Amino acid sequence: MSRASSSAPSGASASGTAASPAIEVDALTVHYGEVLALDGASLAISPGRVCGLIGMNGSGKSTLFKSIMGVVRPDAGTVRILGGSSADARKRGSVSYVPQSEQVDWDFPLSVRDVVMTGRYGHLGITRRPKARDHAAVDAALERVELSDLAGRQIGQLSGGQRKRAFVARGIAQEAQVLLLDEPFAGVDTRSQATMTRLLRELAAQGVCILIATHDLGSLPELADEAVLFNRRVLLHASPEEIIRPENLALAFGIDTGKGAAA
Ligand SMILES: Nc1ncnc2c1ncn2[C@@H]1O[C@H](COP(=O)(O)OP(=O)(O)OP(=O)(O)O)[C@@H](O)[C@H]1O
Repeated sequence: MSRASSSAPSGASASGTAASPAIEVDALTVHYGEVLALDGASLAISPGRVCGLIGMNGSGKSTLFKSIMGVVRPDAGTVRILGGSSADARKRGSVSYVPQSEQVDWDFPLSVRDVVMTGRYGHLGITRRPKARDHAAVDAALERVELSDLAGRQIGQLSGGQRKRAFVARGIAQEAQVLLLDEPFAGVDTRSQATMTRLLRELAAQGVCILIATHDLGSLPELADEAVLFNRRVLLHASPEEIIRPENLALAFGIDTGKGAAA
């Protein structure tokens, strides 16, 4: 266990050897005007690991994701993705972000297939026209998230859980090595959550690094290899079982819930 540490509880890769971090955040500080959203946040996650991000509403989780993506500029601190800058990772298509549902314009006239194809933009040549291999990658990604039947539907006409799966499919089509998911299970039924969890575990087994904000503490051990308690910075980075101990949850939520998995 590492309290306020920037290193994973086990930094070993799937092959058992120590790997350089896929995500490395060092001493990030972010203000929105007077609001201090991140206060020296440091975190490192290795390839092939699923890391749960646990914190109260307003604790800075979305700000952390946006800072990792490079869309929020920090006042201080650094972000490295696969050893390079956020901008490089975005340009190469090696990082993919599944935002909270409220942050997406669902009226946008794009089909599910179009949304998933946006993941291929970094792979298109100078003609910017999708080729057979891009269509094949989109088909395969849609199949993996079980949305092939709904590929032609406008994205806003999907259910909440299906929309989240469409965005995960975009990351798969993109062949992203780092996936950031902001509460993908909010409003999702148990079966869809189980399907998504299985899929994320498969992606991690292929070496993808996944940082996932979730309020579902009961499912954390099944979902994640490691987790962090977060309140503007990392309070505790440990195994999921350690994180959901009541005395540790009290660190992030300010109350002792008395029962680890149901806070
Ligand atoms: N654009 C903004 N302008 C001003 N304040 C902001 C802005 N975005 C977020 N904040 C504030 O920054 C803090 C962190 O917000 P953030 O959205 O990162 O938290 P969060 O942990 O993702 O919350 P939630 O679990 O509710 O999604 C909050 O106090 C929030 O009100």
